[in-house]
Amino acid sequence: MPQKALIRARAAELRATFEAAGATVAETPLLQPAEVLLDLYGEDIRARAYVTSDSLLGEQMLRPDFTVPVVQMHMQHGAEPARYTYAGEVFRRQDADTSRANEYTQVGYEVFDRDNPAAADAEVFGLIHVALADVDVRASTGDIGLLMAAVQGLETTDRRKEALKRHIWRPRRFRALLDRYSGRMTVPQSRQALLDMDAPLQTGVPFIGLRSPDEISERIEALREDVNAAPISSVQVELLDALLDVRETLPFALERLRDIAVDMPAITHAVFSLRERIDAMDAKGIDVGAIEFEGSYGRTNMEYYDGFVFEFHAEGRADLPAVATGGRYDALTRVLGGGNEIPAVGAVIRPEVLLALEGQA
Ligand SMILES: N[C@@H](Cc1c[nH]c[nH+]1)C(=O)O
Repeated sequence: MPQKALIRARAAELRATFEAAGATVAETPLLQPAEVLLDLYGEDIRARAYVTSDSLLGEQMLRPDFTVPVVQMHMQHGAEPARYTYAGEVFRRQDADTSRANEYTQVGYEVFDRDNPAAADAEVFGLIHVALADVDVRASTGDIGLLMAAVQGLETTDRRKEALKRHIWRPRRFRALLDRYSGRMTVPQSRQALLDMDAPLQTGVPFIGLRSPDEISERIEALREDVNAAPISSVQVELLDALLDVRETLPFALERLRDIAVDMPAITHAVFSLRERIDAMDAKGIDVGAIEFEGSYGRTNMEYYDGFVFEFHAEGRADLPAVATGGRYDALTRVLGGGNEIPAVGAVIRPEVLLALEGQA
């Protein structure tokens, strides 16, 4: 990896191009309140954040990214519309692979604008595309909003839909739930035995866990309701699978998704948004025919994404992480906005990865 001074200089250049595009420089403290913010990132980052305690301020963490603190700052006192840029280090533990950096620089661009979300998506994607024009990279794109809409449209109980939505980020768990809810896999024996008991709480065993008897009864009731719920039909599971399997360039993906939407009307709005995004990208001169769309893309990223998601990576360089990643996070602004919300989208470039691709590492 290139030296720090080089990374810093490249970061400053990139940030200057984002400023030239109309963004104001944002600064966020390195230490962030973990109790308020950590859950917003989801399971992966929650496990990887460096958390420490402070007797006055409570749990603090080294910022795992800029987006969450920038959203918090904007929702507290930002005027609309707003564009921000930043450059600085983020921190994430690397439990599986010690060769991957646990501390690295990000240069970001974030747009808060309610005017035209498709145009804002294209603006962010286009800026990153231009910044990476001199290196050989490919874009992968996806849409978490489309997946959420598909799950929401399933004919099943709200509880099942909520469970599936929570696990969109964990594809294997999602698949196991779907298999169970569609009757392809039976309820585990131990659970069935519990549900068959007349009075499962009267075992004579003392309560030593954190859950109260009422909470346990409620959970058992929910499980009983679930066992009795009708299975999700195989037609619906096949449609969901067809959506997850889409892997085409943007225009062909749109065609496929339009076909799927005929039988799955719940995704119609999301497909329409995708079309608007493709049109906005095309209007910016981006060659949409060369950009891939994957139905399943984005399911391992930050859990605050709820719409467009994308990354740029160098093919054949599995030794390097993605050089840029980003996406839309409208709901996050609602969570941090105390009743307010604003459509928002952004992305980061990792300057040290860019330097490596430019041959300056
Ligand atoms: N904060 C994200 C990147 C991003 C910026 N804006 C939207 N997404 C990350 O660190 O992966």
